[in-house]
Amino acid sequence: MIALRNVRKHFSKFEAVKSVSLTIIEGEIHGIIGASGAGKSTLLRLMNLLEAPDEGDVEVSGKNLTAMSSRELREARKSIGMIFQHFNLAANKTVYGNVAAALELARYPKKDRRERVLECLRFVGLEKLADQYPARLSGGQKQRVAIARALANQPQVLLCDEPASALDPGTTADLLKVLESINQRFGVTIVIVSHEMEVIKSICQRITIMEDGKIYETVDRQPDGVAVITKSARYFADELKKAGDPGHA
Ligand SMILES: Nc1ncnc2c1ncn2[C@@H]1O[C@H](COP(=O)(O)OP(=O)(O)OP(=O)(O)O)[C@@H](O)[C@H]1O
Repeated sequence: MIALRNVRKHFSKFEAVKSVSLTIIEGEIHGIIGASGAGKSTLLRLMNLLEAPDEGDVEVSGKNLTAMSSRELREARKSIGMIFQHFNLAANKTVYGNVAAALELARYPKKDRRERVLECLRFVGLEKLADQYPARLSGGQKQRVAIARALANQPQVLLCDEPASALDPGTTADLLKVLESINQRFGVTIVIVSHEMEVIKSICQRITIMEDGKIYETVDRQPDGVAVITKSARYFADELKKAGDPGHA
């Protein structure tokens, strides 16, 4: 599905990714974990050529992205969606407008755009907020808009760069369930970069561990599943009262 072959990336004299080869299997949820600065985000951004490698090849669905003209690359990128830690929504566009912009950019047939936007917003449960601007949304809602936008062109691959890092645990669990259902219902291959072990363990079937710009190991495992996190006031109150009650020495 995605094959990185001996890819390297420098920033000035600093080598952020050091001759890495990695295959992402079609239909899997693949995690990339490692310490800050290990090169995770750079490796992810090499997969859709947001970062061009200094050396090596990037192949997605049998097509060598590194050998493409910018027109061909634009076309190939339609099959690769991406979401980011800080959502990267256009502040001057409504929820509807943000998703529609992705279709416009990909020259999706005009007459079908409205239905497609609404279909994507329905999938992430935000149809009712179509006319809102991002500033009025919570972090979890913003990330759902970003997902709807990334799904609009029916990608085969979804790249997720720290998608949950700006979210609370309950909202993170909701987001992970959405990603899981995108994988199961539409067969979309997902690559998710995170420094949070819980995120990676919950939904990833294979995990690549990075250190110092290199792959340390790739591990296969049965995902733990997404933990149910209750957000009720009762839960918070009960948890707080459990430990260290000062009234009962
Ligand atoms: N555009 C850039 N210009 C200069 N240096 C960069 C650039 N992007 C990344 N780097 C450097 O490359 C190294 C790897 O960065 P990268 O963001 O890939 O790491 P990471 O593992 O994702 O870390 P984090 O979890 O902190 O985001 C870091 O030292 C970073 O400072």
